[in-house]
Order: sequence, then structure tokens, then C-alpha cells
Amino acid sequence: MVGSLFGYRPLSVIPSLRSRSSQISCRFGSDGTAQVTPRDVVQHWQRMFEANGIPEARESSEYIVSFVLGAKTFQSFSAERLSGPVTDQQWREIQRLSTGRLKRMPVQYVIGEWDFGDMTLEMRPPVFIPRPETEELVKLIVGEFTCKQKSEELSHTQKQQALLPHCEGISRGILQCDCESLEVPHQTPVVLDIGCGSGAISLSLLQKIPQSRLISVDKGIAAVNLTWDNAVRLEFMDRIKVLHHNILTDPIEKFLPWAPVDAIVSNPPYVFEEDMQSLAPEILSYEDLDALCGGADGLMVIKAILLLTPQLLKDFGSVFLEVDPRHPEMVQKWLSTCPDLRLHLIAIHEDFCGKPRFLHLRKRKASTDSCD
Ligand SMILES: C[S@@+](CC[C@H](N)C(=O)[O-])C[C@H]1O[C@@H](n2cnc3c(N)ncnc32)[C@H](O)[C@@H]1O
Repeated sequence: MVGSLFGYRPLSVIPSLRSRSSQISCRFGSDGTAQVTPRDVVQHWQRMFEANGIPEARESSEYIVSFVLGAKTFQSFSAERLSGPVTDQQWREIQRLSTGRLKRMPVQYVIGEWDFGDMTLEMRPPVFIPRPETEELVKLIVGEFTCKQKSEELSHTQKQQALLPHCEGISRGILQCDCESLEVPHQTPVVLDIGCGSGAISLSLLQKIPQSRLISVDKGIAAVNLTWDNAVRLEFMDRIKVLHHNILTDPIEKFLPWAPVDAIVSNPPYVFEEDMQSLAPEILSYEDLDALCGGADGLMVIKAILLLTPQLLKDFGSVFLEVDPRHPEMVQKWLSTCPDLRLHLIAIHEDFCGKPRFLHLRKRKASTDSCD
């Protein structure tokens, strides 16, 4: 879950901003007044961040300056804009935001927004900031539904000949297609997202699977509110239900009106308790630690999710999970002790660092075995 813009260096002492601020170099405009350009400001704050041991100093400075000047990235500025002046008001705003970064606040919270896929989401502490690897999880889920939708247009024989290679093509991990499940229509899939955080997974699925409906739940009220606000911002309110719900303690009955669902997805808290202290100060000081800590073996919430499947998931429905690289083996072992769940691990996918990161499980039909 630890993505870019998060460093691991210990918090250093922050010297006075005033003394360093006066060191900014400036040019003079035609009227003789001092002019500070975006490039000067980026360099200034980069030096400030470096001097204070702030990780990713250059990127942090560029993001903050770009945000205040109304651009996504510093690279998108024209040469003309880069040499033009920064106004007093902009300079004060950059200074205000950069002061937050000097206190190790993640840039995503400093600027109050972040991109996930091609969507811009509002970010508010302490709601978990979506990590880039989770975009891979979304791609796998979208691939699964695309695969199933295409299957509806083919005969069974055609499916075996044409669809299975397609399925394999969209996976980078192990994949065994469960032929029977390809019969299940998924015209308007209902997906349950457990631990929705900012809404990153839910809203991406709504965007990429146009007929889908999402039930998004989180135990944190700040997360529930942020998911809803992001849904409003992206105009997905009609297709999403956001619920404040703790799957470890609250009764399952709340979900029954929507059950059984076609898929359950989650990027749950999965960090092993003993690894929590080695997380970056940005994470430890600002993000909700309940979004990260998965208990002693990182499996506390993962097991709770899998235990919901008998009541909430359709036969042949899928579960997609983001996990720690040690988890695929542990989950497989645990599932072998729970045959009643009828869950079958069909794929382990790697993240962009080559680590086994995503699990795809499928629920077998009660009295029959799957065909693989
Ligand atoms: C790692 S974050 C993922 C957030 C978001 N899905 C994403 O990928 O950016 C895990 C989320 O699960 C929520 N969570 C943790 N334990 C939970 C529980 N028992 N029931 C419901 N949600 C839980 C946390 O509040 C947090 O928002």
C-alpha cells in the first residue's frame, strides 16, 4: 500500500522558515519590482524540503506550486508561464501549503486532491490516500467483467475456444478460468467494496463498468463522507450506496437488501502489526492507522471479508483482494480449512514491482465442482 510521495526518513528538526525564505532569488520586472518565477519558487521549496529531510523534495515542491498556479504537473507549464511572475497571493498560498509539507503532511492532503486512474478525488486526512498499485486491482476487476460480458455473446464452444485465451491475456498472474461461471449474466453487476476509503475503487468501477452498481462500506465516518462527496463530485450518486459499517462488529443484515452481489472487492487493512512502526512518518502521523493495520498476521479483516461470502456473494461470484505478498499462501492454507466457504483461489496477480499482490477468488456452486 505504500506508494510514491512517502519517504521513510525519520522526522528531522525544522528550522525557521523566515530565515530561509529570505534567500529566494528573484528577477526584476520592467517596472523595477522584484519578480519571482514558478521555477524560482520550486527551487526554493525544494531546498527547504531537502534541508529539513523531507522525502521527495523536488516532487513535493513541484506539486504544491503547480496546484496553486492551477496546473496538474509542473511539466505541463509552458515556457512562458515558467518565466512569468508568481503573485504575492500565490506566493503566500504556496508558503502556507509548503509549511504543511514541512510537518511531513503528505502532499495529497496538503493540496486536498489526488488522481486515481483518470479521476481526480478529493483527499482529506485521515482517510487513506489511494496508492498507485490499487489501480492494478481495478484493472483486474474491470477485465473480469469485460470478459464475462463478452462471454454472453458467444456460444459455450466459442467461449472455450475464444474466451479463455482472452482471459489469460488480461492477466499477468496465474489464471484458471472457471467455465461454468462464464454463463452468469453480468449486465448490471452489483459490487460490494469493503473499506471504501476515499471511494477510489468504487468510483473507478462505476466509471469503467457503466452498468454497475456499488455498495461501498467503511467503518470510518470520515471515509464514508469522503466517498459520498467524491461520488457527488463525479456525479455517480445514483449508482452508489455508501454505508457506515464495521464488518468485524456490525450485523450483516444491513447488506441483505442487495445480496447476493456479483463481486466483493477490497483493499483491506493488511499490514502486519509488527511492520506498522516502520511506516513513513507521513503515514503514521496523518493517515488512519485502522486503514492499514491488519492485526498480528495482517489477515484480521481479510478473513472477515471471506466469511461474509456465504450470505453475500452469488454462486460463481468473485472476490478481489489486495494483500501483502506473504498472504496468498496464508489465505490458501486458511481456505483449505474452511471448505464450507466454497471459495477457490483462481488467480494471484503481481503488482508493478513483481510482488504477488492481488487475489482473485471465486465461489463454487453448492453441490457441483468447478470444471477446472
Ligand atoms: C487500505 S484502506 C483502502 C481504502 C480504499 N479502498 C483505497 O483502496 O484507497 C482500508 C479501508 O478499510 C477500512 N476498514 C478497516 N477496517 C474495517 C472494518 N472492520 N470494516 C469496514 N471498513 C474497514 C478503513 O477505514 C479504510 O478506509
